[in-house]
Formats: sequence, structure tokens, C-alpha cells
Amino acid sequence: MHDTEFQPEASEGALAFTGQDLTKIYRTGETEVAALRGVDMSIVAGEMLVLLGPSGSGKSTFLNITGGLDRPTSGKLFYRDLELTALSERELTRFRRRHVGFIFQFYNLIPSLTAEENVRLVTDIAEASMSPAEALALVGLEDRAAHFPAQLSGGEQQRVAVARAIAKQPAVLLCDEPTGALDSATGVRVLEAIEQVHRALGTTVVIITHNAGIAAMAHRVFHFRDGDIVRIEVNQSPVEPGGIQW
Ligand SMILES: Nc1ncnc2c1ncn2[C@@H]1O[C@H](COP(=O)(O)OP(=O)(O)OP(=O)(O)O)[C@@H](O)[C@H]1O
Repeated sequence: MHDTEFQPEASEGALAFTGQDLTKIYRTGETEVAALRGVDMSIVAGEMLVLLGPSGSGKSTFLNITGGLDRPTSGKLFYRDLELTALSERELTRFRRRHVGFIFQFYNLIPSLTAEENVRLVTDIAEASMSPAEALALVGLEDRAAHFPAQLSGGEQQRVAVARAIAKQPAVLLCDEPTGALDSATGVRVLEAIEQVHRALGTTVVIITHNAGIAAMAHRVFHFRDGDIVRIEVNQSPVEPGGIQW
């Protein structure tokens, strides 16, 4: 890996996100926590980006702000040429619904709905969505559509969550510890599903992980420490999820 800028050939370095001097201060009573301390960054459209760093270094805060779930305390954030930090709540919600899919450590599926129905919750309200069957096929679960979450393994449930996140064909997929609750073999299947979506749809993917091995599948790695990106690694030859040293 080298510390140079990643330039994917297809997009000629078109930027999905640009952030300038982003700060986030959480205030709880008298206490202030500076979760982000002046982050400058850009995320290239179509790249696979991994965020590494110690607990509390600001990764989730960064991801949530990037996806419009939260706002920085100061600084500017753009999605392409749309300034997210200038949007109203309503406009920010619209941005998020239209462009961003989220995956979290715990799958957050609705237990009383089948896999297909869980995905349909999204496809029924999204504009440019694929069918639930197509989304489940993309993550290799076409034969589990009628199963309820309790009838699926943890990895399969997470793949349903991936199908649900990508069914609306978002340009951006943000994943916070997507394999945190899974063993290595199952985690690899989930990463393969994410990689498959990345390749099939050209989705910009950002993955937070505590597993440094997962960084091998990224084009770039942002290393976080104390609320800032302290190092950017560029990986000229990302590996397939199956080749990750867990
Ligand atoms: N809602 C909140 N209110 C107050 N402080 C918060 C809140 N969310 C996060 N923090 C604090 O901000 C800092 C950064 O948290 P963040 O969750 O972004 O780190 P992280 O790198 O994702 O950590 P982890 O790897 O443990 O998930 C931490 O000190 C955390 O305690």
C-alpha cells in the first residue's frame, strides 16, 4: 500500500463526498466530547473505503454525518456538488432516502416479516428500486425469501439487511461493523454480498471495522485517531473477501 491518491479509471476520480474542517462536539450536561476535530476528506465515487481506528476515535460519528443521519458541529460537507451542511432537516432526509443505504452490526430486521417482506418495506416506498427477489438474489438468498429472521443464520440475516439496504439502488452504502457479530466464514459471506453489490451497481462503499484484515479488500483505508484521519492508505490490489486473513 502507498500513501497516494486513489484514482479509479472509470470515474477519473469523481468525488462522491468532500468534507472540509468537519468537527463534531457532543455536549452532555457540563461535559463536551470532541468526536471529530477538523476532518478534511474526500471519498471517490465507486470506491471501496474502510475506516479503521481505536474505539472512540470518531468512525461512527464520521459515517453517520457522511450519510446524513447526523450533522457536524462545524465545517462543510458536500455530496457531489450538493452541500449537505446547508440543507434543511427535510432535505437531508430526502438526500438520505434517495442516495444512502445503511448496514449496522445488528441486522434490525422485523421478526414478524419474511426476508422478502423485510426488503419489500423499502422497495414499496423507493423510486428506483429493484424487486425484493432481485435484491435477495444479489446477496445469494433467492431461496430464503419466505423465511422469517428466526429461521435464518446470523450471516443470512445480515445478507437480508444488505439486500434491504441496496434494493433502492443507492449510490452509497455505509456499513458500521457489518461483520462485528459474525464468525469469520459467515463474515466473509456478508462481505462477498457487499462486494457483489459494489461491483454490480458501482456503489460507493464505506465499511467501519475493528478487523484490520478486512482493510485488504478496500481501495483505500482511512486510519482514525482522536477524532481525525491521521493516515490514508492506498491499496493497488484489493483482495476478494475470501482472501482476507481474519
Ligand atoms: N451521542 C453521543 N453523545 C455523547 N458522546 C458521544 C455520542 N456518540 C459518540 N460519542 C463520543 O464521541 C466519541 C467518538 O465516538 P464514535 O462512536 O464516533 O467512535 P468510534 O470510532 O466509532 O468507536 P467504536 O469503534 O467504539 O464504535 C467517543 O468518545 C464517544 O464516547
